[in-house]
Amino acid sequence: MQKNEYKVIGVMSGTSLDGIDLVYVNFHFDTRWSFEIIYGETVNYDSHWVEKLRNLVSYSSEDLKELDASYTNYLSEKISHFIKKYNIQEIDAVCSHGHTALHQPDKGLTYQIGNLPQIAEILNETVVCDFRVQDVKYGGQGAPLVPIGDKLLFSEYDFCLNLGGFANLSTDVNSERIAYDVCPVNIVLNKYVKQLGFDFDDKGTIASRGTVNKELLNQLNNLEFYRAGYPKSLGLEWVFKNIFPLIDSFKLEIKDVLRTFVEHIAIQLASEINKKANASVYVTGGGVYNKFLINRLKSHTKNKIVIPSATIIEFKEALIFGFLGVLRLRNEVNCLQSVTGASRSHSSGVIYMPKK
Ligand SMILES: Nc1ncnc2c1ncn2[C@@H]1O[C@H](COP(=O)(O)OP(=O)(O)OP(=O)(O)O)[C@@H](O)[C@H]1O
Ligand SMILES: CC(=O)N[C@H]1[C@@H]2OC[C@@H](O2)[C@@H](O)[C@@H]1O[C@H](C)C(=O)O
Repeated sequence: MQKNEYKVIGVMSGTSLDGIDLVYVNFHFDTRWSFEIIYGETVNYDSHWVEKLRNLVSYSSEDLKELDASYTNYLSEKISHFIKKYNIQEIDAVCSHGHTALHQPDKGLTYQIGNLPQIAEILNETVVCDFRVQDVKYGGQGAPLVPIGDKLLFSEYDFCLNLGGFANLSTDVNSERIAYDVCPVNIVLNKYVKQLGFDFDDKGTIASRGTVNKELLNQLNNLEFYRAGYPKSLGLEWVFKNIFPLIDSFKLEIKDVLRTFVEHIAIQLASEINKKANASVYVTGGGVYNKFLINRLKSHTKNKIVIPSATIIEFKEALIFGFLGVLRLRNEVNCLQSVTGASRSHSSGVIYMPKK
């Protein structure tokens, strides 16, 4: 008999590099899954780690291995601190995504750092991690993985949309869950606003003062990725190749770059959610706080944009990685073939038990 209650710590480090999201969650299974987030916290990266993690694409494989070891230690310390700070006593498992260093699924490659076995030793807890590798081995994109959580934990919404470094979306088509990355979001906005000395464009204020450059907007909207069908996913490499050089070639003022890119995001998001009429769209991720972006999105759609509580906005991904870990402990499917394009649906993630 499987248990029906799990207390886990979910851990996620997203592409925007704003920090490590940690949640302590209680998952309960009755006729369907429910959850309660007990504690949630984001531990910001210091500038030293931001620099390192920002430049991972240019690392040699040896340097990456070294960094993986030190990042695993660093991550373990942060998780350990979270456990102590909240005096967390009951833990079935720590379920951790790590940080994506390389993601080229079409070459059979995806690599998340922070997932070395020492994490279980340092924490002295069961750790479930490395959720993407098996999917790529089965021919899948290894991403996005959150949609199984959307399906089982947030089934009342027609779409779940996350606005993080990239925008990703999930929905049911003929009662089968599909999901894909839509376009880059904060990974691009943050890079340009940094040139003005800010980490992000608070509420989208700077973008709102800019002007759309129609030619750039046109060229962005015409990128090949947007014509491809799902499954499809984006990585940093794609942005470095297709987005930054294109934007830079226009030599625009930063506020105009931001304004144009916000319009691009709104158009790409709307073109996806408008595929269903009278639909509800549950929006999470830090991009929700970009008021200007949300307003631009609303002006391109008649569908209902639902914004949840701050806890869910900020911790939904960490929550779902906790959930993926629970499903893995139960040996139940946590990677959907219909989402990633793998040869089968499967239960993914490595389980490390500490030598007690
Ligand atoms: N007040 C705000 N105004 C505008 N943008 C904001 C605000 N607060 C947060 N953001 C944006 O949200 C980002 C963080 O979002 P989030 O934590 O969802 O990203 P992530 O988890 O790194 O990404 P991913 O989902 O791609 O892994 C910030 O880097 C910033 O760009
Ligand atoms: C390879 C990788 O880390 N991909 C991330 C990234 O950030 C957003 C988007 O690109 C998504 O595909 C994925 O993360 C989410 C959490 C996912 O797997 O569902």
